[in-house]
Amino acid sequence: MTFKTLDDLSDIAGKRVLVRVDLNVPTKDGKVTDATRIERVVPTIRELSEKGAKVILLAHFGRPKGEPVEEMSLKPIAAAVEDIIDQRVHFAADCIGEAAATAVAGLENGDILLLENTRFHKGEEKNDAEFTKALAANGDIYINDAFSAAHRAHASTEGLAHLLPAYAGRTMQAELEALEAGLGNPKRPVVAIVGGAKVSTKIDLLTNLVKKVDALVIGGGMANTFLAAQGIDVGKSLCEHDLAETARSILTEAETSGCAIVLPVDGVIAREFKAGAANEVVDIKAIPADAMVLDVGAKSIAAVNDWVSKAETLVWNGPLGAFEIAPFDKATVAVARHAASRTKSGALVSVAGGGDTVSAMNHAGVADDLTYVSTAGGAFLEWMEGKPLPGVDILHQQK
Ligand SMILES: Nc1ncnc2c1ncn2[C@@H]1O[C@H](COP(=O)(O)OP(=O)(O)O)[C@@H](O)[C@H]1O
Ligand SMILES: O=C(OP(=O)(O)O)[C@H](O)COP(=O)(O)O
Repeated sequence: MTFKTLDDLSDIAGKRVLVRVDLNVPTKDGKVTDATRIERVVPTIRELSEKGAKVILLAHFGRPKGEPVEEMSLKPIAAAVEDIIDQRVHFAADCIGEAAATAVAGLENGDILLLENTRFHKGEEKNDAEFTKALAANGDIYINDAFSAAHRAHASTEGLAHLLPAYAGRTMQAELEALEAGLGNPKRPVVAIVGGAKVSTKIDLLTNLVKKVDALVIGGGMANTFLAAQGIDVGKSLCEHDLAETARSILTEAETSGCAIVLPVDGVIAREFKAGAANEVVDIKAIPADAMVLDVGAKSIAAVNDWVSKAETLVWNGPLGAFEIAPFDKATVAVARHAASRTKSGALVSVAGGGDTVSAMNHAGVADDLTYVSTAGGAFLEWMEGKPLPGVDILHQQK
């Protein structure tokens, strides 16, 4: 199966092209802290603009649950895109209706417009027919360049491809090619590291992942959920207690599949979620009730790095700790550097992905030393499992 790309588009001058991009970038105090996702979609935007299309960007930001939330506006992101692409990026305060229509009507050939967060409408995540129609009203052609959101069957990632001629953007194309090249036929042992904070949306993926990999290292907020499921008191740590049953069934599946599970044996605890907070390393079974684990400890780092040393292939989504605030970046940085050095010596194929994971790899200074850094986290894990990605599948179905 294959899909159409920008190479299949001709004569697009004056055409209104709706481009789904992933601008769900890490930010702090309204400023973008890692622009990798923006940089990756620039080639598609620039190519379309240079060919005279009216480029209309669709994107989500955060999880606003179907209604406008000021802190999740894409407006500040429009300014960041403008800086990187070095061209004016217009902004419309809604992705459908009059605000969008007026902004689109005002575009000259080659102009770029970013529409407000698609998730400000309930119809986006429901892939609602009326909402999709309202989005489609502003376009002649649809391009999906958001591989990292392709695991979502939403109006802007899947629905639009039913209504408009649909194509893959340059980044979508490049991500799929790079993942296939790096992981299509992975050398064993394959080790996966999964950490981060999006526990509820990623935990289900682990059921299948343990059938595909030789070892699964669990860190970050994800680890706390597994530890709690085993009866360990994780104090005030980020933890989804209601997922204990799911966590236990994953551990059982791992045993059946012969996949080693690597959980932290020690943790760095603090009582405040801020840089420089007083902290200490404790045994994982001795977390005080009023403290939270913000990173894994030295013994756990050594255990993870042992697996990285044994691995021939490493896939990684989700940092091992709250890497944005020092010193809770220690484990993520130490493991990233070890993986990078093995990759540089030719002993390891390493692929890391996810909005915050890319930022963590940049923070560790290793983004150029890994085999591939994907913008995708959840989508990359689902691809790894062999699960169909709705946003990619629908592109394959285009005539
Ligand atoms: N122990 C922890 N406690 C709280 N937050 C954590 C912990 N470990 C990791 N995190 C947070 O997880 C976030 C990244 O998770 P996630 O969004 O799942 O990754 P990605 O965007 O790469 O897919 C980071 O902001 C990091 O601070
Ligand atoms: O940041 C994203 O995914 P990731 O955290 O798995 O890298 C994508 O923009 C998808 O966002 P979502 O997980 O809120 O659907």
